[in-house]
Amino acid sequence: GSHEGPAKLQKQSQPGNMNVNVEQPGKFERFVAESDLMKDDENGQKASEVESNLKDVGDEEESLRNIGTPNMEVISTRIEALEKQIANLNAQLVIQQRLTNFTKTFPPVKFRDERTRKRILITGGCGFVGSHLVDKLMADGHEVLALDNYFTGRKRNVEHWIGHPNFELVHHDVVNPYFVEVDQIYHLASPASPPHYMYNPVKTIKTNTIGTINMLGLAKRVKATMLLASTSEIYGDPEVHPQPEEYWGHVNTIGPRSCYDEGKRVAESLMVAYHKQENVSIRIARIFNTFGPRMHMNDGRVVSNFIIQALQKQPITIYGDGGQTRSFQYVSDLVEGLIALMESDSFIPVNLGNPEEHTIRHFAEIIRDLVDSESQIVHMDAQPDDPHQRKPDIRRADKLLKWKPKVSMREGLQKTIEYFRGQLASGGRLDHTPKRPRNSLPGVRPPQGGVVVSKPLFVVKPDNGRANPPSRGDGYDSFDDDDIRPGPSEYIKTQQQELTQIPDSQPKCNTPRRRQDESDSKVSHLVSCQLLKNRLHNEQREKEKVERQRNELSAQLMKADREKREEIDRVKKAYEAKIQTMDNTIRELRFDESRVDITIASQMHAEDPDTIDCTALEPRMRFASPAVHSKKATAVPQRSGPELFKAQRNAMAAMNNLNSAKPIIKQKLAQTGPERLQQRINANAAAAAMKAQSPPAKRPPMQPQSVLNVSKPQHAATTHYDNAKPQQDFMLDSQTQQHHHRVTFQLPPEASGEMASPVTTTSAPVKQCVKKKRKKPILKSRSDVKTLLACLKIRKNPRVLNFANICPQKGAILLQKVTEITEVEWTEVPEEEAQGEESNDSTNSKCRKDSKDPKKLVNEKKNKP
Ligand SMILES: O=C(O)[C@H]1O[C@H](OP(=O)(O)OP(=O)(O)OC[C@H]2O[C@@H](n3ccc(=O)[nH]c3=O)[C@H](O)[C@@H]2O)[C@H](O)[C@@H](O)[C@@H]1O
Repeated sequence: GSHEGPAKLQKQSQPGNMNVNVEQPGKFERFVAESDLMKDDENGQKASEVESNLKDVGDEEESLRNIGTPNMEVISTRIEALEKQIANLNAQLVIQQRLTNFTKTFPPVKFRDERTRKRILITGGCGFVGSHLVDKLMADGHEVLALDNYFTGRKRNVEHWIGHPNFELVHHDVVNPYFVEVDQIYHLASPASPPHYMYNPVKTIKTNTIGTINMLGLAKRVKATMLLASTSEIYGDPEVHPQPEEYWGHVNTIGPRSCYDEGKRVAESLMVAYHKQENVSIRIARIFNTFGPRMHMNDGRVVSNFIIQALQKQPITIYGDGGQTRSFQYVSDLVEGLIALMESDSFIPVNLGNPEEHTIRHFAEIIRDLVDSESQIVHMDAQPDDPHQRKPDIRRADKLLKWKPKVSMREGLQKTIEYFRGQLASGGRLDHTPKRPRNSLPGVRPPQGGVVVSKPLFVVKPDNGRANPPSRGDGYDSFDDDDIRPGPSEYIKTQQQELTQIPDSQPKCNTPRRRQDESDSKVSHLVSCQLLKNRLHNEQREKEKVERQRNELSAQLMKADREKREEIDRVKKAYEAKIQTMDNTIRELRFDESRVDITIASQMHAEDPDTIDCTALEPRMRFASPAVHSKKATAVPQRSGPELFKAQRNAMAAMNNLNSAKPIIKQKLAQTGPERLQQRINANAAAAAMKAQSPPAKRPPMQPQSVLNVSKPQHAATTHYDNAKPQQDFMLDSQTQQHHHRVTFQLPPEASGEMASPVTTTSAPVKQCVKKKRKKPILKSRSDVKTLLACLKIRKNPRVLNFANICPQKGAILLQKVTEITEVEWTEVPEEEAQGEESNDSTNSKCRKDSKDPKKLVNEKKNKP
C-alpha cells in the first residue's frame, strides 16, 4: 500500500469504512466511485489483516515522511553544516570588524568633563615638536585643533588622530588671521631647521612676526593663554655660557640666520608687548636643540644627518673642526616642559633644554658607536654664524616649573636611531642624500664647505602647463593689503618682478635654474599635499568598502541563522506530528481494547444482546456494538424462546471471538512502542526499496463493484461476489455436512492463487482455529470485530453488505466470517429445504437462488427507492 496517499489512508482508517449499508442502496454507486481500496493490496502476502494493521502503522510513518520527516542523521548533518557555516561567518565578521576598526582605532584618551577639558590650538601641529605635543594633549583628554600649512609639517605625523572627535586638523597659514574660540594657543608654527628657514627667509620672518601677531590678536580676543616656541637661537653666538634667560644674546642682524633669530626675537617682543598693553596671558619657551622620532629625514639638522649617514654607512659630515658644542634634549622632555610652562603662571621666558653638552665631534662618534657603523667622519667647511657653544641654564625651569629633562641623550638617540632605521627599512619615502648647498639660495653664503641643504620634499614635475598658486607660504603681503589676494597669474607676475629686481650682487638668484627649482619645490609641495589628500580619500573609500562587506556578512549571518532556526522548527514539528500519530495509534488500540471489553460486557449482561442501548456510547463504539443502529435495536419486538436462545448462543459465539481478539490487541498495543515503530519504519523502507527494484506485480484488472448479497437465512445463503467481468463471478454454495452446513467458495481462477490461504481455512470453526494455533487467527483486529458484529446484525435482518471499497482478498475473508456466523444459524434450517437447494444446485451445477446476472442485481438495487 506504499503507493497510497495520506488522504486514502485517512479514509481507510475511518471506522465506518466498511459500511453496513442497510437502507440506502442508492449510495452504492458513491461507494463504488470512492473505492480506492480496490486498488489496495496487490501483494497477496499482506492479505492478513494483522499485517494490514501493521501496514497502517507503516503508512503512518510514510505519511510522516510525506510531511517531511527526514532521517535524523540527515537532519543533524544539515544542522552541523549550518553551524559550521555560522562559525565561519562569525570568524569572517570578526576579521572584517577588526579591519574596519583598524582605521577607527585611536590611542587611548583620558576622559575629561567640561570643566577641565580645554580647547587648545597648536600652530604647526603637524611638525616634529607640534605632533608630539598633539599626542600628549590628546591623551590628556583635551580638544586639540592643529593648524599647519604643511611647509615642513606632515599630516602623517598626526594621522592617527584624524577622525577622533577631540581632534581637528586645519590647513592654514598663520600669516593669515584665524578665528576660533580656544583656551590655549601653542604657537609653534615656523620652520626650525637652518636649511628650511634659510630657504625662504622672508616667509620665515613673516611667519614669526605676522603669524605671531595674528595669534596674539586671537589670544587677546578670546582671552586665551598663548605660548610662543622661541629658540636658543635668540642668544645668537653666545658669549655667556651656559645661557641663562637673562642673557640678551649676540645676534648678527644681517647674517643668514637672522631671518629666524631676529624673527623669534621680534616674536618675543610682540608677546611681551601684547602682555603689557593688552594684558594677554603669555608664556615664552626658549627651546634648545631637540631631537627624536618624526624628524624629517631631510631635516638637515645634525641629529638626523648623522644618524642617516651612519645607518647608510656614508661619511659623517662635520661642519668645521667639530669643536662647537650643543646640548641635545629628547622631544618628550620638551613636550612636558612646554605643557608645564603653559600650566604655570610664568610670563617671563624659560629655557627648555638638556644641559648635557657635547662637542659635535664627540656627538658624531657617539652616534657612529650607537649605530655600530663603519662610517668615516669627514670635516667640511664651517657654517657662517654657527654658534660655537650652546648649553641651557635651566635653573628657572626647575624653579618655576619643577621641570628637568628625564631622558638621557643616549637613551633618546637609541629611540631615534630605531625610528630612522624603520624609516629606511620601509623604503623611506624620501631618499636622503645630503647635498652641498646651492649657491643661488638668497641669504645663504656662498659655499665654504658642506652645509647640508634638504632637497625639496617631493620632486614632481608639473604635468600641466598651468601656473600653480603660491606655495612658498607668502601668497600676499599682509602689510600692504590684508583683504585683497591677487590671483595666481598676478602673483606669478609679481614674483617674476621681485626676482628681476634682485641686485646684481646675487646674480644667480635670477637664473632660470633658480626659478625652476623654486617652482618645482612649490609644485612638489602641493603635489605632496594632494597625494596625502588622495591617500586619505582612498582610505576613506576602503573603509566604506569594508563597512559594506561587513554589513553583507552580517546579513548572510542573519540569514543562515534564520534558516537554521526554520530547519530546527520544521524537524521539531515533524517529530511532534510523529509522536502525535504514535499517540493516536496507541490511543486507538487502547480504544479497541476497551471497546471489546464493553462489547463483551454488553453481551453478557444484556438479556437480549440485540437490544443493548448504545446511545450513550460515542458513534465509533456504537458501531462496534451489536446494536449498530440503536433505534432499530430498541424497536426489536419480543422474541419467542427459541429465538432468544438462538440469539444468546450467537452472542456467546461472538463473545468467544471477542475474547480471542483481546489478547491480540493487547499484544499489538505492546508492540506499538516507539522502538517497535522505528523497526516497522525501517522494515517498510526496506520493503519499499525492494519493491522499487523488483518489477511491479501484475495486478488483477480493476473491479469497480463487488456486492455481497446475503439473503434470508432460512434458505441457503446465496452470495454474489460480483466482479465487473462475468467470468470472475462465483457462487456461494452451502451443504449440510454432519451437524452443520458447509460453505464452499468458487473463486475466479486468477484470484484463487492469492486467496488460497484464507479460503482453505474457512470451513473450520472458530475454536478449532485457535486450538490449531494458526498463524492467522480469524479475529485479530478491530475490523475483525466489526465484521463479526456486522454479521451478527445480518443474521437478524437480511441486508445487503456493500463491499465496494473492500478488495477481493478482504472480501473473501469477510465471506468466511459470514459463513462462520451463518453456520450456527443454519443448523436449524429444515433438512428438506437444504436438500431442495442441493437439488437445485445439482441441476444448475451452482447454487443460484436468484439466478440473476450480478449486474442486473446491482441495477435492481439501484432502482429501489
Ligand atoms: O634643534 C634645535 O633646537 C635648533 O636647531 C638649529 O640650531 P643648530 O644648533 O644650528 O642645529 P643644527 O643644524 O642641528 O646644527 C648643530 C651643529 O651641528 C653642525 N652640523 C650640522 C649638520 C651636519 O651635517 N653637520 C654638522 O656638523 C652644525 O654646523 C652645528 O654646529 C635651529 O637653528 C634652531 O632653531 C633650533 O632650535
